[in-house]
Formats: sequence, structure tokens, C-alpha cells
Amino acid sequence: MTERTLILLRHGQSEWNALNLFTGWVDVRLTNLGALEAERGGALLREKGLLPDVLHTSLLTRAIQTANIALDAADRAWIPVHRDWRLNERHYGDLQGKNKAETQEQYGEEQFMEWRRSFDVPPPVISDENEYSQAGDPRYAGIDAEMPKTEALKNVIDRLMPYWNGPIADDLNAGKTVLVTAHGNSLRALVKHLEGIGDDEISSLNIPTGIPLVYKLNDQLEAIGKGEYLDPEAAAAGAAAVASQGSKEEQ
Ligand SMILES: O=C(O)[C@@H](CO)OP(=O)(O)O
Repeated sequence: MTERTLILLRHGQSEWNALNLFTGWVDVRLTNLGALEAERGGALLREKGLLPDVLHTSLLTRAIQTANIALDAADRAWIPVHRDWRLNERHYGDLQGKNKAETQEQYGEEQFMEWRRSFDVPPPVISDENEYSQAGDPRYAGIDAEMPKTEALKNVIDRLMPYWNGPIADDLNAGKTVLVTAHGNSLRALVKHLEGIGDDEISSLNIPTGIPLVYKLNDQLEAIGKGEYLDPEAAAAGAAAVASQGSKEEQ
């Protein structure tokens, strides 16, 4: 068996993470803290000798910035890059741009959690006229019918898997150490697949910002054990902070 290495990295804190707004496909940038998180993520990779050979990122600036900063910190700014909308954050539909705590207050915790963490219930669709719609954004020219107007996690898995089974699998099968920089929910989709997590159980899994999560894979690209965060303590604290974003007290 040849062991393969896959590294997942959620982008560092974004401007809208800091404001506690549903973000989805809205193209916000990293905060200064987010940039520091990305740098620390790259330093962890360097310290552990986990040096990516190839990068796959979403089309969103916060993931691209994170990858650039982390790879620079790991002395790997030069590696080849592939970018694809299939790694984008879950499209949050009409919730994009809304405050999470206010949404929970307005609709109640049950509805809020159904929209936020249920496996297959998407939020209401976004209209093309909404200021936070991506209709007409040139980076998505050519996606046409597949362009989402809202997504549940299930929809994210459906659009992500062809990219996992295609370009990412090709690089892993070629023996490359692969870095994927993406988002809370596109990475939850990938972790669900890798760890065989059930549709109900996945609702309680949250991914912290900026901490590399490393998988060893077998020849079939199945995970050998669970993924390991390079800083487990910070990862646990970060995941707990993500989980509590509906609560005003935690902000
Ligand atoms: O707003 C979003 O796009 C995501 C990630 O930041 O949020 P959540 O964790 O609520 O799914």
C-alpha cells in the first residue's frame, strides 16, 4: 500500500466571520486575524514537514488568500494551483448577508439550526436582484444550470464529489501531497465522505478556521483513521466557537 497525504485547510477568519454574517458565496476577504491564522497554518505545515506538492482552492478570495499566505509561510508558494467552484462554500441562499444571532432570534433556534446544519433542508433561494446574489459574476461564467441559488450540505456533496473523484484523486493517485483550502461547509462535506459520518451526526461537526487537518489515505483513497488537526487544542476551541455562532452571548 502506498500511503497518500491529504491536508484540508479552512480559510482564516473572514470579514464576515468577524461580523457573524452568513457568507456563503459572497466574496469577502480575510481579516488581519485571518491572515495571521493562515500564516500559523503554514508554519505548522513547515514544522511538521508536511509540504504540499499541489494546491486545490475554491474560487473565493478568502480561501485563495489563505492558501497564498500559508504556502508562503511553508516555503511552497511555487506549487501548481487548481481553482474550482466545486470547492466553494455552501451557497447560503437568501440568508447570505444576514446576521446569524439575529436570524436565530427572528426564526427560533429550531429553524435556524435546520437551515444551518440539517443535511438536506436548504435555506430559501436568493433572488437575482438580491445585492448578495452571484448572478452575473464572471468567475461563474459557464456554470449556467449548475449555478446554485441555495444549497443544503447534501447539494454541496453532490457538486463536490466529481471534483474529489476527478482532479483531486488524480493528484493523490500520482503520489502528490495535496492541500485543499476551502470552507467550513465544503470541508464538512469532504470530512463526511472521508470519515463515513452519518447524515444526522454531521450536524454537530464544525471546522475551525486556519488549522491544517491531515488525512492519511490508502490506495483506494479511503481515510486510514480520523483526520488529525496539527493543533488539536486550538482546533477544539475554534470548532466550539463556530458551533455557538447563533448565540448573541458568545459574540
Ligand atoms: O456563513 C457561512 O458561509 C458559513 C461559514 O462561515 O457559516 P456556518 O458555519 O454558519 O455554516
